[in-house]
Amino acid sequence: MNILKFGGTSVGSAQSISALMEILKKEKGDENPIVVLSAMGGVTNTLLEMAENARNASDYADQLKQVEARHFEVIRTLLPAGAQNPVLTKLKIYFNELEDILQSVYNLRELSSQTKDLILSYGERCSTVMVSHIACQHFANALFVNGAELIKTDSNFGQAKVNTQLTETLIRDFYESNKDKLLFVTGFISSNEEGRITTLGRGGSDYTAAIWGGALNAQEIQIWTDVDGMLTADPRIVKKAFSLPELSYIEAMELSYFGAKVIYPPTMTPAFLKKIPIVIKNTFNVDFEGTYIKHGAHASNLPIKGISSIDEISILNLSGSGMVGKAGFSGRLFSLLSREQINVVLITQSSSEHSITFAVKPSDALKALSLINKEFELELQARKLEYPEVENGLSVLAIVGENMKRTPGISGKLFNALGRNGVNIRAIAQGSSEYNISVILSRADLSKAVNAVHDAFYSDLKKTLNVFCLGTGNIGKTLFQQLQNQMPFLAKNNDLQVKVMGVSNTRKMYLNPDGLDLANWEETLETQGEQADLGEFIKQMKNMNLANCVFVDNTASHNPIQFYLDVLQSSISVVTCNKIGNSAEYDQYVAFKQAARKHGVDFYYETNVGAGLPIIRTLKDLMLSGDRIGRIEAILSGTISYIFNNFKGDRLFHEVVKEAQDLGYTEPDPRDDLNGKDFMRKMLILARDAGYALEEKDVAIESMLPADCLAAASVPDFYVAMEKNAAHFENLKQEAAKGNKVLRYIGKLEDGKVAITLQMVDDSHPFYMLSGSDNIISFTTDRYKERPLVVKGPGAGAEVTAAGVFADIINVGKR
Ligand SMILES: NC(=O)c1ccc[n+]([C@@H]2O[C@H](COP(=O)([O-])OP(=O)(O)OC[C@H]3O[C@@H](n4cnc5c(N)ncnc54)[C@H](O)[C@@H]3O)[C@@H](O)[C@H]2O)c1
Ligand SMILES: N[C@@H](CCO)C(=O)O
Ligand code: NA
Repeated sequence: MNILKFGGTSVGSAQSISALMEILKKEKGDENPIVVLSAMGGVTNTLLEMAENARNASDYADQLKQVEARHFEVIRTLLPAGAQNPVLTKLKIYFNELEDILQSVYNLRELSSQTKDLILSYGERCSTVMVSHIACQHFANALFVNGAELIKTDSNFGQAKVNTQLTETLIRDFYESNKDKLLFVTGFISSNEEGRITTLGRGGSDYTAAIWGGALNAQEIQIWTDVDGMLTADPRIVKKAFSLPELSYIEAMELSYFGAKVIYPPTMTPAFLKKIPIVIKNTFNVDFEGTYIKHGAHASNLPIKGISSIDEISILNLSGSGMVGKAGFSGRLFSLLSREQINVVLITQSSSEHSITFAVKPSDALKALSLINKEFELELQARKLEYPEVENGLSVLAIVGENMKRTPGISGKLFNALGRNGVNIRAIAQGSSEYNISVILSRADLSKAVNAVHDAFYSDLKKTLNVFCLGTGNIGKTLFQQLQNQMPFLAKNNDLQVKVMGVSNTRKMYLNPDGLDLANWEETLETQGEQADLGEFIKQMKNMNLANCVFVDNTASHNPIQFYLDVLQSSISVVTCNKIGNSAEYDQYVAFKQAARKHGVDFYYETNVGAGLPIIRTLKDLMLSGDRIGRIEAILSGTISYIFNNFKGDRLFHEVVKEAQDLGYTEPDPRDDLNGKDFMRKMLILARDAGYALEEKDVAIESMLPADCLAAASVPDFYVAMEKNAAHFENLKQEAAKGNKVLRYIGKLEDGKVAITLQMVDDSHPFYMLSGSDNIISFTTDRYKERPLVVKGPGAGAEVTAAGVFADIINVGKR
């Protein structure tokens, strides 16, 4: 025989009660199950408020009317007119009684815990009477049972202690004579020796189910709720949290102790003692198999079973020389707190015995403080103890699992995930059971921390990269296209989810904690975006406080650069194709790298040189493996390459430039390519990566433009100037052709000196054979001495550049 307990949401509406009936039809085998019910969702709270309102001489009549109306509406919806009257009458009697009680509270301005229990009992009584009557439509043998009469307790109202022996006898006797019935039992309520109503405290209906299960040796106890069982983390915090198929009792206890409100642990004791499995099921998703809590639960291959948290916690720290070697000191402290009913959530003690830190609910913190000040007055005055202080605004995060005991590296993984995401740990405690490790951290970091830890432990399951993008031009647009196309593949083959959480251009910005749908990002940005404000964008990005964040700069602007440091210091990785940052002052370039290292995040800029070609990466690998760069020779302007390769026949120079611009090879401002500035930036970045502390002025640039082209004040002027100077370019071309040579704009780094020159090279030169927008770079190093290491290929264009940015983003995800 099974016990089926339905929580508040499962009896909360006509719809859920219909679902409940269907579940009963399915679950009802040869033996009748026993159904335990909670009050309709929200009713217990309303009853409590009404009681307090009555005591404070405030109005409660409206609330009473609403509670009544909710019940009546369900009855009118689910019962045919002819069957409504008997149950409406019964409920009306309950509500009249309740009104009388509230009126007395109102008159006396007094609310005892005994009266409070009586008032609360109407929640379960009303719901159970109602549901049992509705059940009569489906089952001939439905019977309402006032569970209060069978569960006997002491007179500790509000949290009564069960007289197990007597209760079990009563339940067994009752069941013996009612086996043939389908019993609908009120949860939560009980009665004392005099027959007065008591309640079982928090999670009381689960407790009722467990008590009945224990008394009758049930096969299993099913807890029907509105979520898919126990999850790896709070799904409101971690979108990727998933249901656990099995847990041991202890794991369920630990998980529920912090957070997971699916069941309340003490309620499980009767089931635990008799080894009765508990299954958590979802009334609103009957296909969900359920989470099984049982003895000998499969130690699955999950290193931890879940992450739980307490949102708000305060800590107190007691320290001082007076504690060293003083046996019984912590005994004195904690018996004091327990005597005063202050629940200590967590304790850590330093190995030197110099200090004890403990966590309590914020509402208990000041009381604890004053108790300590009183109890240890002498020690405090003698300065043997420091005056303790309360620290607020903190949360607890705990990882839970029985496998932890056997698996090395669990705590390392936990701390690494937190550290990498810039989460500062205030205190650590490991349960002596080794079933949980808890850390105290700033409340502002909790959501990020839980996500980071979830990703770290279930990384083989799926990892999310949260991406914030600046720039929706040539490169930005193409990147979004590529991301959208590739997402299913990444999810399937790499368990990686890339989510664009924010985007901005110069006009508009849009951030969304649920992520941006890339299928229509342009429309979303246009219609829902707010006016762009870079500082605000960064601020909102930081405030989202997400784990695994990447800030992507796809602009050609100076403005984002000033935020890189701040972003890196906020433990957010930076990926940039914008060369301005790395090619400005050397000190700034160094600062970016140091900040990334210090905060355990990445700073990637592969596309700064040669677009998607693996140039930065190659140089880095050479340096890391101890090679020494002797010389770098390179063609690194895709635009100029394209121009020289296509400036043929009777084509005019400026026309070819325009073509390169239309093909997306040039900088937003093509003058930056033609005047050598873009090339200079790349050479400077390479030189710096090769270990030289150079500045812009150290790069000698031979210009290929006549003076009035260089002086052009705008892009249109620039085109006019190039057209006017057609003869100059034609001469260059002719001269090269005469010697069977081609024009090449070549950069060279040697002995710490950088120069970019215009050359005419013949077919003996390794750079002779280039086509399209090709870049080529040759590294001559200690190891690549006789023949250099060469990287060659298209070095400009939206597709290859966006692909390079994409690869950098994915590389952030890999770590
Ligand atoms: N085209 C290539 O082959 C290539 C190769 C490597 C690197 N890059 C680099 O890619 C970058 C982008 O080039 P593009 O051709 O896409 O430029 P683009 O002009 O087409 O787009 C630039 C985008 O940046 C936005 N923007 C500018 N300032 C901004 C700010 N302060 N805040 C937010 N958004 C801002 C603009 O609104 C625009 O959407 C440049 O830095 C360029 O050097 C380009
Ligand atoms: N404008 C650049 C883009 C690649 O960085 C070029 O032509 O090389
Ligand atoms: Na590159």
